[in-house]
Parts: sequence; C-alpha cells; structure tokens
Amino acid sequence: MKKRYASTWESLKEHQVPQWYEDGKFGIFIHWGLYSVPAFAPQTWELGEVPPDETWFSNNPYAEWYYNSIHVGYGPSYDYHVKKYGKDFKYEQFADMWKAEKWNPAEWARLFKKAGAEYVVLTTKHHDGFCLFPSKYTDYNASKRGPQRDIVGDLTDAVRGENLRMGLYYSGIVDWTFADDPILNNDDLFHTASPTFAYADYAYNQSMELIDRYAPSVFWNDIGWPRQGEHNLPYLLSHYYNTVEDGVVNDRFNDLYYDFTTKEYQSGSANRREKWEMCRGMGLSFGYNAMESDDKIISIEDAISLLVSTVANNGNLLLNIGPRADGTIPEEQEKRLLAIGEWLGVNGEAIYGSRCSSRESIKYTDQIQVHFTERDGALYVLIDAKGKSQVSVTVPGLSGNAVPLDPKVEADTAKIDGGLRFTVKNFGDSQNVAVFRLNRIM
Ligand SMILES: CC(C)[C@@H]1NC[C@@H](O)[C@H](O)[C@@H]1O
Repeated sequence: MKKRYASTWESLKEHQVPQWYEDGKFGIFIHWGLYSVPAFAPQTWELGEVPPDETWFSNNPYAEWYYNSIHVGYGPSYDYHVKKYGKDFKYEQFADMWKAEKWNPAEWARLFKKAGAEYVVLTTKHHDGFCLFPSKYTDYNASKRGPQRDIVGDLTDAVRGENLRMGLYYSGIVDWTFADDPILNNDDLFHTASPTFAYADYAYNQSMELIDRYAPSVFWNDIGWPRQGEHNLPYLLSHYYNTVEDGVVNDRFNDLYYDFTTKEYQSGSANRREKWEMCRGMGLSFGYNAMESDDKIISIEDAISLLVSTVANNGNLLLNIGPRADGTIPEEQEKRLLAIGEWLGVNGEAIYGSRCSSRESIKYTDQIQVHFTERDGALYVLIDAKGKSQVSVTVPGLSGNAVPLDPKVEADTAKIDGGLRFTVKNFGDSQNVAVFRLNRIM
C-alpha cells in the first residue's frame, strides 16, 4: 500500500531516505544555461575559503553568477563583459545566442553511465530566472528562446533510458527576473532576493510544474525558499512525495526540512550519523568557465579521494559538469568522469550499496588516509596514498585475510601490533586508492 503524506510537517517527517539514494553514492550535477555563453568568471577561491562578503561577490568564481557579477558594475566579470560585449549589452541577449547546436542528450547519458553515476541533477532555473523547460509561467525559457527545445524533458528521457535517476535543481529564493538588486553579501542573498508574495507563488507554481511534468527523483532546491511562501511548503513537499514516493529533497528550504544535508566546496557541515551530499564543480565554478583549463580543475586522484572520503562518512558525491553553450562537454571534464567510472568499475563493490562503518577514517602523519565501508558482512579498507607510489600503514584492531579488489594491486598484509599492516607496492588500475575486502567484520 503506497504511503500517503498529509501536508503537515509531522507527516513529512515520517519520510525515510530511500534505499536508491543511500546506495547510489555518486551523482552528476549539471549547470547549463545562458551563463554558458559568456562562460567567464575570475578564478579566485573555493566557496568557504573566504567570507561571503563584497570581495567574494564582486570577484565571484561562479560563472553561473555572471548576471550578478556584471550587475555589480565593477570587478573582473564586469570588465570582461564591457570589453567583449560592450557596456549596453544586456544579459537577456544571451537567450538568443544559446543554441545548444551540438547537444546530444543520449551521448551525455551514456557518458554519465560510463562514469558510474547513479543519478543526475540538472538546473531547471538558476538564479538568472531562465528556464530550461517549457514553463507555463514565463516565456523566458529554452522552448521559446535559444535552443527551442525542452532541455529538461529531453535529458530526463535520455538519463532514464540509461536506467539512471533524474533529479532537478531549482533556484527557490533567488530569481533576478523578479528582484535584481546586486547581491554583495549573504544578507542580500538570503533576505532581500525576491521578497514578494507574487514571486513566492511563482516559485511554488513552477515547482509544482516540475514535479507534475517530470516526477524527479531529487528535488534540489537552492539557497532557500521564499519566506512569503513557507506556509505552502508542507503542501508542496507532500505533493512531491505523493507523486514521487522514493523522491528526496535537500536541506535548502530555510532549514525547515530535509532528507539530506548539503556541503558545497568548503561551505556547510556533514554529520556522518545522517545522510548528506557533497557537491562541487570540477574547478571553482559550476557553470562552464572557459578559463578553467585542465591544469586548473580537480585532479583525477583528488576526485577519487573526494568520492571515497565522502562515501566512507555517509555522504554522496554530486560532482558538477559545466557543459559549453553548444552542448559539448569539455574534454578535461569528460576525462575525469571516465577515470572515476574506471575506478568504480574495479572498486565499486566497496562503494555502491555500502554503508558507513562504525570505524572512523584515519589520517596518518604523512597525509595517507584509510577509510572504511561495510556491506553484506564484509569490511572494506580503502587506502588513499595521497600521491605516493607505495605506502605502508598499520590499521589498528583489524585481523583476517585482506584481499585487494583490484587484481593488479600488489600488496602484502601482516598481523602486527594488534592490527593489520598493509604494504602497497603497486596501485594497479586503482589510481591512488587501493581497496581491500575483509570477509569478517572485526
Ligand atoms: C551547489 C550549487 C547548486 C551552487 N549553489 C549555490 C549557487 O549560488 C551556485 O551558483 C550553485 O548553483
């Protein structure tokens, strides 16, 4: 019997995180839109590295923030815009420059499958207010302008065709087509953006539209929910769960409710006793930044380290790609997705369907890290060499026969000082993280 949720916080709190989200572990975020046309931002900091003040917002490394960055009226993006497009060029003009002429959604979906992703989350409307779906509530959308197609629907079909879950991102509280005072600090971001009841209804209506048209497995709201519409949330979320029984929502509804909490680069917190999700771009931006060349984005080793450390601490990794305006995925981003997929192809047994171990991760003085996951009565030991070609570490309190999942890993294990000493001489096809299975949880 399908559970039916009432539009009350009490009823919503009965919702459990579905097994697919607990098991899935790895998703692909996609930021694609008008900002992919200029594809520019200064390469400054990771979110959380510096305070979210005027210096951050006027030197914003997020290319998807291009509208606000030029609206501020000074700084690197403003200077770039004036030089490339001219002072009088309006952001909205990008709506007729974005053609997605080389876009093949089936190709994207095949790549995500090869990357080992279990779910995908696509921006349906970012802060600039441009919708990637044929919304009844605005013509400022990709079926009427630019690509002239239902980007959300076409990708949803392709992703589901590869048996992956499709999630949708919505910019709940910020929409610069309703309120576009320059945002220069977090007070602007959370409190003065889109302050009207009219916008609250708009956000509610569009969210209902997305739920009813696409039944997304993830409803990824961003920044917050319009305060004037908080009373509508129990109905919206119960409608979502009654429409998508195994759907999940994040924690960006003004801290009123969530299935999972979120970290964004260095911002946010993770508590391994509850489900959380780590998200970041491959470089410093979510939207494509043409300045972010291969040497400026996360290395394959660091991406695999991030996946392993996130999963071992009860999180999922939602790694973002920023496609070019024409619909192609930059080669350097594709390379990382394929490498993660290869690593998961060999070591995925310790990731998919695993659960957080009672054993916490260990960081050794030489930066080497050992993480643990558990699944079907086995304990997995994931040794992250952090760039070293050979490692030797003792893991306290372990015993038993440790078998590498990658047959090309050359390693010895020995009982020593009440623990197991692992000496890895060759990481085989496992990049920088060698994984061992112990068949008895000790
Ligand atoms: C994590 C990701 C969804 C980011 N959230 C905050 C936004 O301001 C940023 O552009 C990006 O979408």
